[in-house]
Amino acid sequence: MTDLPEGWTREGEEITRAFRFADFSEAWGFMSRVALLAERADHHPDWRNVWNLVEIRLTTHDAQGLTPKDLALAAAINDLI
Ligand SMILES: C[C@H](O)[C@H](O)[C@H]1CNC2=NC(N)=NC(=O)C2=N1
Repeated sequence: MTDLPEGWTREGEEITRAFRFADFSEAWGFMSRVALLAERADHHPDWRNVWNLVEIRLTTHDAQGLTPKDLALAAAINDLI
């Protein structure tokens, strides 16, 4: 699992990417769109929001490690921006 979607970094059994927006409203709008993707995929992010910053971590808790589901969600998240 070496080919990560653009901008994502592997940290142990997680991949992570930070997204910065103009303001909180833009960040929250992005999070809403990610939430819809996550529900549709039944695959959910570990994430943190501070004003205009959204930090996302993806791993597959059921498998206790990275799976193709993480890469697919990361790619879908990238397509939102
Ligand atoms: C029951 C339900 O399908 C599972 O708990 C799903 C939900 N969302 C999930 N999200 C993530 N990131 N990892 C999981 O293993 C996972 N499992």
